[in-house]
Amino acid sequence: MADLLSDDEIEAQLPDEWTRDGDEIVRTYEFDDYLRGVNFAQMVGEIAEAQFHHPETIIRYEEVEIRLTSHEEGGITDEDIDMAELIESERNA
Ligand SMILES: C[C@H](O)[C@H](O)[C@H]1CNC2=NC(N)=NC(=O)C2=N1
Repeated sequence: MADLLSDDEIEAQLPDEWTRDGDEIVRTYEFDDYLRGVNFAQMVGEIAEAQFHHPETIIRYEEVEIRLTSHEEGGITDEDIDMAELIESERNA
């Protein structure tokens, strides 16, 4: 099990464009059309399965919201930061 990060660690490690919302880190991605968002959500799911660390993924019209927390630890850990970084790298690929 990963250790919970402190408030300072979270602020320091949060990737650009991500925000903290309580025990979650959050980012909303915007797309030119609905199906590009759906395809992005599929890619996020594949990363989540590979990492065995799963976000809450909300698909809306032309945007997808990703919410990450470590359920077993009850807060934000390195696994959440790592997932956010992996998603960012895929989004910018
Ligand atoms: C049993 C437990 O759900 C699994 O070990 C994994 C699955 N994916 C997970 N995803 C997230 N975000 N947090 C977890 O604690 C977690 N645990």
